Amino acid sequence: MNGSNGETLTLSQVSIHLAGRELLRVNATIAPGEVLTVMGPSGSGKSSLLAYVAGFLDSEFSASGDVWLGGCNLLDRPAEQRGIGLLFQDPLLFPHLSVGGNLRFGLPRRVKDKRQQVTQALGQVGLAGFAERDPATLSGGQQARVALMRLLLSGPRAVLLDEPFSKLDTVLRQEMRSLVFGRLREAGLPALLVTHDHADADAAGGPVIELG
Ligand SMILES: Nc1ncnc2c1ncn2[C@@H]1O[C@H](COP(=O)(O)OP(=O)(O)OP(=O)(O)O)[C@@H](O)[C@H]1O
Repeated sequence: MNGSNGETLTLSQVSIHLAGRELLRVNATIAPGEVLTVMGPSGSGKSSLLAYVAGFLDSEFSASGDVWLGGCNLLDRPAEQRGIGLLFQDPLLFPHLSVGGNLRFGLPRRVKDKRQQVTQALGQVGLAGFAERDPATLSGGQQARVALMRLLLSGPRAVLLDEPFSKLDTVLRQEMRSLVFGRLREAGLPALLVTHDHADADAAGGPVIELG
């Protein structure tokens, strides 16, 4: 994917209510390759905002406002048709699949040479030769890199990141920040990052919204 082909993610008057109270209101435009960081105290609604954009906000909440990606209003589509890639604090690799199987899982059906794509992706993050490994035998940092490549191979149109570095130690955290944000920029993907860590926001380099 090429950065110049990326799409803009727009949150227009997004408002989320819980138990009759407005949790948050957000207006934002995220350019291709840009990361918007959302910060705020626990309970201010950061994860709920991501759930609304991704399409799995719990029915306890009521929400309004539009979410545009390119020319489409994502709210018209079910979660699985929104083209949103997710990265959480846990890599959430499938334990019953090898590392290569996890990467192949992310590849769209139309991709013909899956083996080559997987080999190439692993090589790009220093994991050449890891395709047959059981994910449980990988370090936390290695698992995080597999999760990132699975996300990118799935060809998302936009990416949501929820505390993606919080379980990594300081050195790995810095490495993963530059890897993740560098890759998103290269791919021209707009991204929403939820974090408590100002260093994440600095590394992301984009605008910051403070909730609550
Ligand atoms: N499924 C749910 N049903 C009812 N209330 C919920 C549900 N999920 C979250 N909440 C409540 O909604 C509010 C916002 O939660 P949310 O997880 O979005 O906050 P957050 O800013 O991401 O918090 P944290 O930083 O602790 O992860 C909180 O008061 C939380 O208790």
